[in-house]
Amino acid sequence: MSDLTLILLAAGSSSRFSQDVKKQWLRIGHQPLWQFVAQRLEKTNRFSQIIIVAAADEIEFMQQYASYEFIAGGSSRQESLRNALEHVSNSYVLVNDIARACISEDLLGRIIDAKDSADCIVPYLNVTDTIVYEKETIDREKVKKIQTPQLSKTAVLKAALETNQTYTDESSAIVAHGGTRKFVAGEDDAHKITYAEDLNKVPCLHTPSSDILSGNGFDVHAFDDKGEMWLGGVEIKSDFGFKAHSDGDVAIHALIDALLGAAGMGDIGMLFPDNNAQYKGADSKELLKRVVTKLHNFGFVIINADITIAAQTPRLADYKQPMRTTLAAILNIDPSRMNVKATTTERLGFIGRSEGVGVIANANLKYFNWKTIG
Ligand SMILES: Nc1ccn([C@@H]2O[C@H](COP(=O)(O)OP(=O)(O)OP(=O)(O)O)[C@@H](O)[C@H]2O)c(=O)n1
Ligand SMILES: C[C@](O)(CO)[C@H](O)COP(=O)(O)O
Repeated sequence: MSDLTLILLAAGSSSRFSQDVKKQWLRIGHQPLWQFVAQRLEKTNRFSQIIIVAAADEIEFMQQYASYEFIAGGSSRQESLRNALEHVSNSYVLVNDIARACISEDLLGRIIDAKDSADCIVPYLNVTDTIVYEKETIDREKVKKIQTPQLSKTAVLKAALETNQTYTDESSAIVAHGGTRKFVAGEDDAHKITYAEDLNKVPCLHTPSSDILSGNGFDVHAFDDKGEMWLGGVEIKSDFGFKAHSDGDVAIHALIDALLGAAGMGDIGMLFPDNNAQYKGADSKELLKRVVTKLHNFGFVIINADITIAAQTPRLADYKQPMRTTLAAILNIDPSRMNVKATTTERLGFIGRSEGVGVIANANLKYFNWKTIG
């Protein structure tokens, strides 16, 4: 049984990547990048424990993909690592940035083989360009570009990180704490995805699946006598409104469920619980915007959506077009891809008796094709 834990750091915010999608959610086939990297390393059978550090609000969705040990990250790489180290059960730990996706078995093997030769084993690359530090050209033979994965003695790394000082990698913390570091030759393919153009330098990644993911949503709200009604993101002239915890925009709620359904992200209640005071009277357009941002962060692109509003009253003919343009703008799609339909129920049922409104929605998503950037 191996005495080595793998920690994959995937709790970053991808700010320098400058895309709607977070880099850990880029799709390789159907797999998000974090899962692709985890599986690649898991297949080597070198680890008896695998921990993935992720943003706290992404863990629930990640658990739908794979059953690793997920730990909530912190506000910096170092804090994320510290959180994970609390859960390490082995005397050695290999830490890799999820952003270094193409780690070869050869590199991994050479790092692990050297595990008892120092407190931290570190892959590096030589520098071939001239290096100028401030005004001075320095000896490039003395410069190393440090990569991950880095293998450390768990106790040494934990002790080294009990500090307020920030280190950009494990080995710097360990050396500053009096520990030893051994360098092994790194690889160009272990290049870190930091900016979008880095995607051209990671050869092991293949294109996302071109599958279309379809979802549906359904919601009903009863009328009440509050004199304000919002439907499809548009204010409707009416003497009554909807009974609801939020503003009661039943059309947007059904649309949100269709989008979440297509993404496999559960339902609206999981994201915006109706017992949470934060959402009392909430503007559903704002909730929809948050869902769209989440979908984009998770690597989805909205293709189209279609809603059918079943209402005996109010009459909606004049509102369908404003709803279409309002919703399309929030979904960031062309209005031609956001269809809005309205129907009565021929006076049948609770809708026919004008007790409330029901809405069904459909939405289609695809994966963001990151091959088009970089
Ligand atoms: N609070 C943080 C910050 C970073 N990381 C991880 O540390 C690795 C290296 O960080 P970097 O490439 O800088 O990723 P981001 O922090 O996402 O990028 P940026 O700094 O551009 O926002 C990444 O795998 C990232 O997910 C982390 O787990 N927790
Ligand atoms: C750990 C690292 O990948 C080694 O090169 C690098 O320091 C991470 O830097 P980042 O700014 O947190 O991406």
